[in-house]
Amino acid sequence: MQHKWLKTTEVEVASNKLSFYIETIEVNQLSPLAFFAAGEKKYKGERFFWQNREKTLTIVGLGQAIAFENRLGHQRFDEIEYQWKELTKNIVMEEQEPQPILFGGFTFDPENKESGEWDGFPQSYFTVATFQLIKQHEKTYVSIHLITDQQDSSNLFDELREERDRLIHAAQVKELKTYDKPEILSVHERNKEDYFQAVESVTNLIRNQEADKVVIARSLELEFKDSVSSPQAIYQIMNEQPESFLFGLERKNLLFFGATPERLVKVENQYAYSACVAGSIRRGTTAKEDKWLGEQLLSDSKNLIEHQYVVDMIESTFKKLCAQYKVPKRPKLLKIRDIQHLYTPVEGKLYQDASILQLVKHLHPTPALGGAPRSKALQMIREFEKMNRGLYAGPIGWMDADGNGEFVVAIRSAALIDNKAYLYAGGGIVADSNPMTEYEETLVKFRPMLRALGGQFNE
Ligand SMILES: C=C(O[C@H]1C=CC=C(C(=O)O)[C@@H]1O)C(=O)O
Ligand SMILES: [Mg+2]
Repeated sequence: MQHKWLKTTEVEVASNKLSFYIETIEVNQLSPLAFFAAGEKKYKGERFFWQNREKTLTIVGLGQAIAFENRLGHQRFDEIEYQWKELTKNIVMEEQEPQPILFGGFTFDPENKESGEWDGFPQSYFTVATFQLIKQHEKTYVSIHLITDQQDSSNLFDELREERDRLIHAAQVKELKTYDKPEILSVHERNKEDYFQAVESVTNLIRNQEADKVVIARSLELEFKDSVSSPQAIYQIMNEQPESFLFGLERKNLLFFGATPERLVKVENQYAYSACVAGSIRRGTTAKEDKWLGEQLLSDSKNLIEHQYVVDMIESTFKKLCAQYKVPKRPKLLKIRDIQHLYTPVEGKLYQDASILQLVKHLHPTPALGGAPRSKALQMIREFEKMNRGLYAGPIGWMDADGNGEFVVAIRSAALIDNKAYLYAGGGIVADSNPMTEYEETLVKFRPMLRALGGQFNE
């Protein structure tokens, strides 16, 4: 039996009167990736994929009921929040009913003007899907969202119902489909010399007390024999990076995807959870070596300093926005497949009017991605990093109409365009940094995405 909810809500967006129709059904076991893949022909360029680290929540979107894009610099967070509130303010949901989700991301730095693979990409890009799948606590729901100014849209809605059934059927047929790894023709380290130069210049400026910490990143360009499809790319990270948050966001012919260990902020019923993740060392090849490396990291002053700037900044943000908050005194280790990090979780109870996007606005970029002090670090990144990060190191995630949601920091990520992929990785530069060690740290950070896309470094 299919459990069903159906509702219509009148809304007003930018002084247009619209109706927001929602129909949700519960479906038996359905693979979220197969549902994503079922949209390959019709919705390519308008899909998203999300899975939290605990694997208790997966969200897939196909098609766009509405899209919010803007290029408003620092105002971009408030604008998205305003548009989302306007769209959802009249919606009343039942307790068990899955909510419409706003999914998307903010680019790392709206002031970056370098051209490349991110040309034409807006500074904020969010959508509500026409077909939304939510898998939570072993139950799967598929919703149709239609937002329209047409008075009589019953025909249109009937067509969407047929389309939903077609998508579900196609996903059931493809349930167990597997995908090969792509075949790589070439791996090119872009602007390698510029990267070494940037690390050196920034280290000197930090030693001259022009800043405390600056994160410098670089990128790899991969060329494949054939075009790589989005389901193929997401399939590989799902198989290989189970301990991370997984995300994929399409816009036109670009898929931005990745497997990040780093939560920026999660909000659940007025409680906020963030994480300081900075300071890195590789995994050992034996349990003994791995433990030894972890202990080295926990007592290494360069990495502890790198980490502490992040803790101080996240703590000061929680102090502003929370009635109470907790920060452990010492970092722990966060171990993922290729790398271990210093990790300090932070949590707090938000003041009534503090929303998830306000937290994102204040937290981004933390010194794990930008540096300290923030504006000095951003200036240096603009001056020395010869690339455009696009969504890399930016906040990506979802929110619902109640203000609950989760944003991660989009690292360990890549932009995929047809038969090319651009992988990104960086690291925190402090006074004690050494260019070769930082370079090697980026090699470790590239490894998960490189492996997922069929490549490896010969080390
Ligand atoms: C900037 C990245 O990682 C950040 C997150 C964890 C550890 C980091 C580090 O040790 O440098 C970075 O701050 C990246 O993976 O591209
Ligand atoms: Mg580091």
